[in-house]
Amino acid sequence: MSSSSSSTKDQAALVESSKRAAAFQAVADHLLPSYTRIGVGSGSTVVYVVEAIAALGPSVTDSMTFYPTGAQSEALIEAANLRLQYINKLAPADQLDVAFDGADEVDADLNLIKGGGACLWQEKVVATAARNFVCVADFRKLSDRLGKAWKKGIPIEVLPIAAPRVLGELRAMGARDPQIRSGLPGKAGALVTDNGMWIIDAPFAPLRLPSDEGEAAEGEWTVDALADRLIKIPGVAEIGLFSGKNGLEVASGAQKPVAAYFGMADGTVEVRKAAAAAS
Ligand SMILES: O=C[C@H](O)[C@H](O)[C@H](O)COP(=O)(O)O
Repeated sequence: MSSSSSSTKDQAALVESSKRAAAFQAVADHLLPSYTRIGVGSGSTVVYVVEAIAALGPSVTDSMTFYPTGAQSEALIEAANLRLQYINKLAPADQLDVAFDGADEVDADLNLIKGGGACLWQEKVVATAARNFVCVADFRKLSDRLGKAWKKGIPIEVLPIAAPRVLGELRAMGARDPQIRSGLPGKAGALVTDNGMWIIDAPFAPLRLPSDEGEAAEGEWTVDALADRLIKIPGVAEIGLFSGKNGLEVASGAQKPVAAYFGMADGTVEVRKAAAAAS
């Protein structure tokens, strides 16, 4: 084996062990035995979240019901013999106690890019139904501005018939070469989401935060302004920017996590916690 392929393997193993470490710590810190309704997100990191939950054993998990964010997490819940229920069965007045999910990038204010695995719409429904949304990731996702680490663009779920017009709007807003996500190698043509929609990946210049100093340069957006503009484009079903309030600032509907756990390359886990609203 060449030294470059063995170092690629070492890096992949390091990433997997860091995801797992973050998942086990997040579950230890945020899954209280008294909780009964748990959201389970999508992606490769969530696999370790489910492993950590299942490791608690039936004496803890038998009183819990698990709500998926799509076909992948549904299968994970079932494979772990955890009780499955769908978010449309949760009474509107009720909330999930906690929801765990991954992210593609996390900025200094805990805004997220999600949707690298095309599950963003149901993920946002489940995250905002939770009193405590907890993000689990590895060191590659840690960033100060969205768009610096995740260069593929903001995933945007769109009605297929509207896709060409949405692409036009995105270009006019400064997106750099937005593209309809391909289903290849598994499927010819556009990737189709669990909701029968398409995904457009729209790269923008790294997104500013309110605390950033200096004037915005031409084409630079703040996270909140861009999120507000994107969701208003006709034909856009949901966007992979999770922004606005966190669960300490509002009692329900928060898109931002109360905490984000990052498995680091040195084996430690770094935690970024949300700040409560200033009074
Ligand atoms: O659509 C996919 C989700 O938003 C994932 O949570 C996100 O892409 C992170 O996935 P992973 O844990 O595989 O990096």
